[in-house]
Amino acid sequence: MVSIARDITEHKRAEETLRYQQRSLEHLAHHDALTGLPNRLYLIDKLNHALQNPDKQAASLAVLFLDLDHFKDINDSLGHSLGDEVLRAVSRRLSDCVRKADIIARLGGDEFTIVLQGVGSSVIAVEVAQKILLAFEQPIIIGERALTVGTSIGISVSPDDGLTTEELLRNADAAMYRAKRNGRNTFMHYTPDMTERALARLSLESDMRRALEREEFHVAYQPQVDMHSGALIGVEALLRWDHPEKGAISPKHFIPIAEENGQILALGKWVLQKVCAEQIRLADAGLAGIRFAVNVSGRQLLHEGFLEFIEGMIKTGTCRGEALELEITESVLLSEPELAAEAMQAIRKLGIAISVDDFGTGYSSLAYLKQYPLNRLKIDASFVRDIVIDPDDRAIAQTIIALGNALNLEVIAEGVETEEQRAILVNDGCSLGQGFLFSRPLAPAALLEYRRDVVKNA
Ligand SMILES: Nc1nc2c(ncn2[C@@H]2O[C@H](COP(=O)(O)O[C@H]3[C@@H](O)[C@H](n4cnc5c(=O)[nH]c(N)nc54)O[C@@H]3COP(=O)(O)O)[C@@H](O)[C@H]2O)c(=O)[nH]1
Repeated sequence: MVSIARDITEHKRAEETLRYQQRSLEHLAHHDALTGLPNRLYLIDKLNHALQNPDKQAASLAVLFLDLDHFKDINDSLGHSLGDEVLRAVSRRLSDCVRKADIIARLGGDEFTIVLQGVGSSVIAVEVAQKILLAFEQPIIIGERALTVGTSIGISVSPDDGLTTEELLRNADAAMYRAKRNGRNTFMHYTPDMTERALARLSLESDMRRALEREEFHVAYQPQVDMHSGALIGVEALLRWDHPEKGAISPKHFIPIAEENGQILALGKWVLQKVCAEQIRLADAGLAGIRFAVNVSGRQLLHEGFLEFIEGMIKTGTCRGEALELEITESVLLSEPELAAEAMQAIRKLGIAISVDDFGTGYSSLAYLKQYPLNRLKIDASFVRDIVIDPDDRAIAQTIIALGNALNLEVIAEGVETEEQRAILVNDGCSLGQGFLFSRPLAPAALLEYRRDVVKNA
């Protein structure tokens, strides 16, 4: 009797253990291990189920697709364990913004999706999106760091924006991309033209991946001159993509996409290698003593392998640091001031000069700029365009020139197109310029010719 009772008890216990293990496995299969939130599988199950509900009110729902802004920069610059902490904090913050009945899922990486059940109007979805953006204004505190993380949100609502799980997720994703395009840290509601754009973007992304291997990129060099004498003092290296079917694609179009999806790291390395190699070749051909300025995106600058990469090139003699200048945009200084300052100090130690591109478009103060080891400020072309007719633009350019003088920095004006603009800039104390008045960006051979002409006409 005792032995039978013991057998039954053990059997029950084994069954319970099995049930517990099964439940754990099921939980694991449907949840994200890092945040504990439901995962993609769970979300799709629930969405399918809700959309099949014959009750129209229950089947109406809103999908919010979120992608954190610049999260890769946090991972790249501060490490993955801190990135994990941020993701956990974000998931807690999102949970505070919705009702218990709503679903928050982590789809992977820095992508989250929220499903608002029984919500067939975009009004409530917009309210939730606004609430989330407001909640994200508060910095996330991790140890001694206070990190402000933004998010871009795309919204789709059933039945108007899709009747199936796939349609709703795809359309909310397309709207999220539009939100990124519109400056990030904002939300957008899906509209049908977004699908077309999302497809075009996908095709461009995959073409870009192949373009490096297929050698479809090259670099053009735009002269920078002394506006008094016309002497060539440097060049800005500008990336060019000759697409085999679509023709020339502007960097204005593909660089922001490469920055978003991370391809800028491979592209940026290629540009640096190419420019350094061409700089050495051109110097041997008689174009010595000028600086080659290369645009560096924030993501590149803050990437952990960036400095080692340049250092490696200098050590192997494939790059002359003293002939190189890195152009970074003012927005990098404003978004990651401390990390940017650290990276810039290390760059200057390699003998490389640093300029601030598009200067005047951010909000740099004198005190702010003093912290950075800069060589040059570039007056943004938007102030030069109307400098002849707009006193405000002229006053801004004059302020930048005065700022440069106060901080002992060179100042160069971008986008100089006319003689009148040149005369005003020179009169106001800016002696360096770049723009179509002097030359369009040139192929290396044409640059050699340009220099020969300048010397001949001097
Ligand atoms: N991270 C990287 N960014 C890059 C790289 N190569 C280019 N870029 C960035 O793409 C943006 C567009 O560049 P582009 O179409 O080449 O335009 C440059 C010039 O052609 C143009 N320019 C120059 N002079 C004039 C002018 O007189 N008028 C006029 N309308 N346009 C002119 O300006 C662009 C140079 O801008 P900037 O860099 O701000 O000095 C641009 O933001 C590039 O930075 C790359 O390799 N990496």
